[in-house]
Amino acid sequence: MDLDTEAKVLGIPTKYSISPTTLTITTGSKKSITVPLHNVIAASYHPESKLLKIAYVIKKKKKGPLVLVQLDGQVQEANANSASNLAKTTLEWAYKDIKPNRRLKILINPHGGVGKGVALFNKLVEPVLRAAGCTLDVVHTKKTGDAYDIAKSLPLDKFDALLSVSGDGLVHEILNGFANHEHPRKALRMPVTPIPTGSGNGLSLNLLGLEDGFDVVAASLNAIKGSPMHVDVFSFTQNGKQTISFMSQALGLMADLDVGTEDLRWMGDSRFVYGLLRGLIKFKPCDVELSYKIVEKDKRKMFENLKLRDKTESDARPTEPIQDDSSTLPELKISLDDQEGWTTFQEPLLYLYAGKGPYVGRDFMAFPVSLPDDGLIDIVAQSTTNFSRTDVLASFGGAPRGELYWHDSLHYLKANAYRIKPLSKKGNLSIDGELYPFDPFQVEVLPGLATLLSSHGSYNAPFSEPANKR
Ligand SMILES: Nc1ncnc2c1ncn2[C@@H]1O[C@H](COP(=O)(O)OP(=O)(O)OP(=O)(O)O)[C@@H](O)[C@H]1O
Repeated sequence: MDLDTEAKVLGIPTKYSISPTTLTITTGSKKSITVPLHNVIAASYHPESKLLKIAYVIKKKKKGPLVLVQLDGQVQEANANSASNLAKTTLEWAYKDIKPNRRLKILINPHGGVGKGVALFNKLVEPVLRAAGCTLDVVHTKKTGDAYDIAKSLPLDKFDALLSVSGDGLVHEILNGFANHEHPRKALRMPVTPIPTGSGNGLSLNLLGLEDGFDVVAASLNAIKGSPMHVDVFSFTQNGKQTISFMSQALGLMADLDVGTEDLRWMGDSRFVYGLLRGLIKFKPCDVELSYKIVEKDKRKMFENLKLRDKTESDARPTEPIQDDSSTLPELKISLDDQEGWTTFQEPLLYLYAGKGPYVGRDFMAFPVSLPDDGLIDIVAQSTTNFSRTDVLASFGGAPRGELYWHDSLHYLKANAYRIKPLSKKGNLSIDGELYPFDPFQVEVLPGLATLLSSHGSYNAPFSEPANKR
């Protein structure tokens, strides 16, 4: 069934037509614009004023950011019924299986990234959320720990999602706040979604893809229309304390990139590349003992698994939250003194990177075969054996596409758990981009515990094999 109507926008006769997946608008003699219904965020007909109001987000340039368009059309009496029907049906189809008018808790870190969080929110994000009829409860964080405290005591029934306007650091705090909530499991079912205004926006890249990962309007659309996606997180235990890590743990060169470049924040994203070059000049091996409970290390198998997943995309997977009202976090399965089934990595390491979500930055797809909910952690152990500085530099050319994966000196494996014992006193350890003590630790996967919003049902990070590996 298709539906049509007509109205005058700024005095110009405009035709509207919808199909179950698109809205087509033709203004005067201009070329028609076709908008996917996923991008339509509001549609209403107001009989008193005879206004047909439609709001959507669209790219004005092919590779440009999404922009908000709000069309108010004056409807003639003769078209009142068709306009009313069109508005009603558009809204129904545009929000199929999605609750409209979400109630959003929004945390903004005014100092995230280059300090534009508040301005970007006011100018680009808020108008889109308001146009979609969302209710907003906005808090500006004043210091580290605020987001943790707010998440820890969040009244869960009052909100449909929590938006983190900053980088990955704020999400880390929020998830840890939830983990320490009075009802941690229920709290971790609250969908969290990033609005990328930090300097490290890995999570946003993973959810929205490389093209839209830094687009705050695309992120706002995801906040309005994304479906809850359950993701594994990690329990990180160090010095008797348990922390939730949702993205990555880095040691050696990769940690130096994350935490050794804070002074270069003004450079935005490029500070990672600069840090990489600085780290390469030092080429310092990372003096730790790494052991893991391995599940898979065959790169081809892991690659094929990913492709299989791409084929059986979202529809086949449940979107309903797992019902579990236990008031505590799941118990850890692997004790700190467990000795069975561990393998120790034998080669000298340049860096260790472990985590979930393909992109750790725009320039680096560190975990190309990562899946949101396979119950496993991806571990990258870059050996210095048969690997030189020039190799690193050359291989980083393909880093945005995950090409390092295929390099023989890069050991890539999936595990349920791993542990690290530092063998020297000094070194950097970064957990989700934040500095932690360089002390022994153990990591275990907590399957499907946290919830994000996604319109793809998985990560949006295409990974293919280079021609010479096919
Ligand atoms: N008002 C504030 N002033 C200073 N720091 C804050 C404030 N609010 C939050 N923070 C802290 O700032 C840190 C960095 O946040 P986040 O990672 O989101 O942004 P970022 O710019 O990407 O940072 P990074 O460069 O560390 O990745 C977080 O640890 C957060 O707790």
